Amino acid sequence: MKTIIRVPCSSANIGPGFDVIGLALSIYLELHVSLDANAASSPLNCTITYEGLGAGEVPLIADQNLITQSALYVLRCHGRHAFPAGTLVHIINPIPLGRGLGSSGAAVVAGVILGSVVGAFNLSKERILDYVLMIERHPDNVAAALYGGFVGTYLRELDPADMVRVEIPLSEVLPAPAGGVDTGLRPPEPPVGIGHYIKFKWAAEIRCIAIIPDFEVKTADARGVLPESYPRSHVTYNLQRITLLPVALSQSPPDPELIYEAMRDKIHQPYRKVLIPGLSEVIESISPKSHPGLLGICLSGAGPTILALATENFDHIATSIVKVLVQQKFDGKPVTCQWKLLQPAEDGATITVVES
Ligand SMILES: Nc1ncnc2c1ncn2[C@@H]1O[C@H](COP(=O)(O)OP(=O)(O)O)[C@@H](O)[C@H]1O
Ligand SMILES: N[C@@H](CCOP(=O)(O)O)C(=O)O
Repeated sequence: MKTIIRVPCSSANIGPGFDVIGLALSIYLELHVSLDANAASSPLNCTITYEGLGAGEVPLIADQNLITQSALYVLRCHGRHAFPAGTLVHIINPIPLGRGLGSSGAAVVAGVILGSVVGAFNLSKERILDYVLMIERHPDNVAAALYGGFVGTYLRELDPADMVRVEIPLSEVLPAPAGGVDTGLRPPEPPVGIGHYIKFKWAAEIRCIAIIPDFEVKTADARGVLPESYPRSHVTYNLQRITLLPVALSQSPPDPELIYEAMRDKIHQPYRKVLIPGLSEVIESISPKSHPGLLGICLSGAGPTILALATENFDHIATSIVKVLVQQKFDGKPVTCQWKLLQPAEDGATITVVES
C-alpha cells in the first residue's frame, strides 16, 4: 500500500490582497509514502528520495527537509519523536523553488499532512491549517494549497496566551537539524482555529499565465524590504481595489478594465521592484489596451514570477512580458524566463491510498 499526498502550487496576493488572497494553481507537489519493515535503518526512521525541481539542492535528511521537518512537528506535538520504523517518502516536485509560486507553502501543507498520515492522527483540514500556520505564518498561499481554488483568508485575533504560542521563533517549532538524532524536545501545539478562509467564485474563461524568471527571490528577503507602516492614502487605495477584485474575477464575461484596475497595488509591489528587475516596466507597459485578451497583471506571491490573467492571446501576452524581462540583468547576468499556462486547482490538497 502506498499513500499519495498531492498539493497544488499557489499564487498569493493577486495584486492588492497582500497576505490575504491566494489562488491554487495546476502544478502539484506529490509525496509517495510507504512503509517497509525491512528497510535499512535511517535517521529518525525516514528515508527520503527526491525527483524534480530542487533535486540535489534540497536536503534529504528528515530534520533538515522542510516537508519532513513539518511532519516531525506534528509527530512531536503528539509525543512521537520519530517516523514509524521503515517510512519511505518519495518527493516529486515540479514547483519551482523561491519563485513566488508557493513551493514552501505546498511543502509545509504536504509535510503536515504527512505527519497526520504516518501518525494516523486523522487531522481535519481546519486543524491541518493550524499546524501549517505555526510554520508558514501568512495564510494566503497555504489556505489556497490546502483547500484549493481562489480564497480570501484571515487570522483570528488570539488571546494573549495563544499569542505567545504563535509568536515563538520558527526554530522552536521546526526540529533544529541534529544530524537525524531525536532531541526529545516537545514543541508548542498550535492554538485551535488560528486561520480561516472563504472560497470565491472564479470565472471559467480566466486562465493564468505564469512568467517565471530563472532567478530566485527568497520570500523572507522579499518581506524584509517592506515598510513597517504605510501612508493612509496607499492603504485606502488597496482597500478600494481588494473590495472589487473577488467580484470582478467571478463575473462572466470578465471586464478587462475593471480587473486591470482591481489588480493594482501600493502595499508590496512598489517595494519589491528593487529585488525584481523589470517588474515596474512590465506592470506599466502591458495592459488590456495594448494586449487584447489580458485582464490584469501582478507579482505572484513574493516574486519574481509575474502572473497575468487572460482570456485569450496567451502566447502573445506571455512573450511580450518575457521580452521586457530578458532586457534586464540579475546579479550581472541577463535574465531568462519560461512561461506556463495554468488554471485554478479547485481540489486543493488530496490524499489517495493505492496498491503499490
Ligand atoms: N519540495 C520541497 N522540498 C523541500 N523543501 C522545499 C520544497 N519546496 C520548497 N522548499 C523550501 O522552501 C524554500 C523556498 O521557499 P520561499 O523562499 O518561501 O519561496 P516560494 O515562493 O517558492 O515559496 C526552498 O529554498 C526550500 O528550503
Ligand atoms: N503574502 C506573501 C506570499 C508569499 O508567497 P510565496 O509564494 O512567494 O512564498 C508575501 O507576499 O510575502
